[in-house]
Amino acid sequence: MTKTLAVNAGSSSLKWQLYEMPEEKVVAKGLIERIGLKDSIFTTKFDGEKYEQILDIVNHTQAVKMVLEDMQRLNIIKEFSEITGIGHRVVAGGELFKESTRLTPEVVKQIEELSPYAPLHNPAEADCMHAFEEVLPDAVGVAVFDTAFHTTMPEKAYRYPVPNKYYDELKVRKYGAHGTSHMFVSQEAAKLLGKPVEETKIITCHIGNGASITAVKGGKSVDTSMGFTPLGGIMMGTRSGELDPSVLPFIIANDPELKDAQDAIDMLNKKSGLAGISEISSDMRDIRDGRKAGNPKAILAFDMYCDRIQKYIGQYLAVLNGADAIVFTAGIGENAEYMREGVLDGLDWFGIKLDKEANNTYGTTEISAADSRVKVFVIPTDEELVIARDVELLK
Ligand SMILES: Nc1ncnc2c1ncn2[C@@H]1O[C@H](COP(=O)(O)OP(=O)(O)O)[C@@H](O)[C@H]1O
Ligand SMILES: CC(=O)OP(=O)(O)O
Ligand SMILES: [Mg+2]
Repeated sequence: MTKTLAVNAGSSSLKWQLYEMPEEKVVAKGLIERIGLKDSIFTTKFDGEKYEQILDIVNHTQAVKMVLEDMQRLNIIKEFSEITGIGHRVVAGGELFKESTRLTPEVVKQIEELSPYAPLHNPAEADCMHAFEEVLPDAVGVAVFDTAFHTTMPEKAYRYPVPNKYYDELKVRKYGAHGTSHMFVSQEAAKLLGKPVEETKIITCHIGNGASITAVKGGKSVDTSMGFTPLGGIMMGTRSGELDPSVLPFIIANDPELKDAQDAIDMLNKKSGLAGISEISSDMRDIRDGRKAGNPKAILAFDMYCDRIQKYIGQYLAVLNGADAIVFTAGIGENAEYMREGVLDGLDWFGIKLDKEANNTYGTTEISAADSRVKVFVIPTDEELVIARDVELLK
């Protein structure tokens, strides 16, 4: 039996799922969190059991080696040759990659060269490709790009109003991210609406540690909140989202801890968002506890977070001239019902009404009231399945 592995490397995490294809049967899956920090959490699920270890994992290369060792140790596979295809999530494909692509040394090099477009993601993803190539040289590697789904955006949406030379010579524009997720949940939402996706207008909210919102018209992305890199758009766990660019030279000039633009961008990527405002954590569960305890910084962080999501939904209701549905997905979107309530409260003028009881359940659910003009769904995302399907197509 041959198997396909889907690898989703984030800045500090690695998620994987091993499938039997084309049956789409999940054989095993795992998650490694806090890569590069102390006490990384290494979890594997196989055969109804969950295995968890806490140890220090310094980088993605080590994480990949440990995943492969674990697969043999737990008898998930007998020989590495059973894995015949490996799909890698890649955040930035720039204007170079408009669809999933088979890996060659040249393609991997191009993905590394695209690192300025996703500095927290592309380097880690390329490290994973090298690590798998070393142990499984015969498996077909495929890159599946977050940006691919957004290549349908019209030019008026993806261009920045700056002199043309920056686009013409440097390709400075909006690329977006989380495309496989926005595509997957918009297609699932169309099924729930009982309409062909070509006839739908859907706003998809992927709210995880990184977060983005997309306006999907007829199954195609027409605008999205993330920008040139995944720092753009809404407030996130550790990222600021958009702000007036004049803030940058001002804080560099006045904060002795920031010596240059790179330092300032690192601060906006890693020390801002929920973490920066709450001064507690980037994790929504800690913000929830802080709010309950009456911590004013946690309350402000939460209110700002919901405010930014709400404003993008407002923008995209305008871009789409109304919507059939709004979808919440990813770690926070799927699990934090209080966030969904915070966002949807006050949108009743648009005909958006929440069913508070339905909002308290998990899994795929319609959470809007029966008389809501716009339906609201929670739909668990499955980026790994989209990746495995693309490997199957290109193998
Ligand atoms: N039960 C939960 N309640 C609230 N938030 C949660 C829950 N589980 C996970 N999260 C949030 O989801 C985030 C991770 O989401 P995920 O989509 O996996 O992000 P990423 O792919 O960026 O790592 C965590 O940082 C945490 O804030
Ligand atoms: C692009 C991005 O932010 O990805 P993630 O949410 O997986 O960190
Ligand atoms: Mg993610």
